[in-house]
Amino acid sequence: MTKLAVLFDLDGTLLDTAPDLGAALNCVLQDYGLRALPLSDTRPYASHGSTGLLKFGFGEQFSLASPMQQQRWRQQFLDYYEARICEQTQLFAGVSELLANLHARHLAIGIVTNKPTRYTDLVLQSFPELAKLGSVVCGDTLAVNKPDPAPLHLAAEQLQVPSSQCIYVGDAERDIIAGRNAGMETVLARYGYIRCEEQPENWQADYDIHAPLELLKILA
Ligand SMILES: O=C(O)COP(=O)(O)O
Repeated sequence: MTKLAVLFDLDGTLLDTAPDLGAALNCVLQDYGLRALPLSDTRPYASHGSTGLLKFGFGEQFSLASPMQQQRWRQQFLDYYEARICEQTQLFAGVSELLANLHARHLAIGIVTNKPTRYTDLVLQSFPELAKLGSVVCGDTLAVNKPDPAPLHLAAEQLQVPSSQCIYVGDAERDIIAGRNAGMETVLARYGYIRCEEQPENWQADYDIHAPLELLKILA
């Protein structure tokens, strides 16, 4: 497949952010006298942002809470996350080699994440491998975010590549929906944060990879 640009989701695709996100959730839960959850339980929710994690952590209590209380929990979660944002976060194995290979082929590379700019910037500062990318579109860059295709179109525009010449790699259903709606080929990162009750085989991604370096076979 000949492509000019590769766009990536961030959490669960390039970066394993789940341990720091899970730790922040546990700090909030413990503030309210609840038990900390094992990382293996919180990990599958790590691509779903603060609300997804809090809904999982607080269970029914979250939907029953007032919007003001939900917002308070969200802010507490974000404050804890920011305080220790890259303590345990790592690139998935093979991501450095993958990016070096894509750079060597002169492919344009971008990130399209739903993570807000403030936290994306902080995370990216810790990973020089992610510093040289041509476009970073965050959850609050536009008024809409994934699964809307607009952030993907913006990244393509910034890279000066037609959307149809981009491939989008992500680990969540909304990534695949956004990519398909943007007219891009899509790659599902099966190694990311997918809950066991989800049915990724129904998401209609064009390709599946079980490790980042498998992308090279698709681009070959
Ligand atoms: O923080 C989020 O909302 C999820 O971020 P992602 O789009 O990079 O998976």
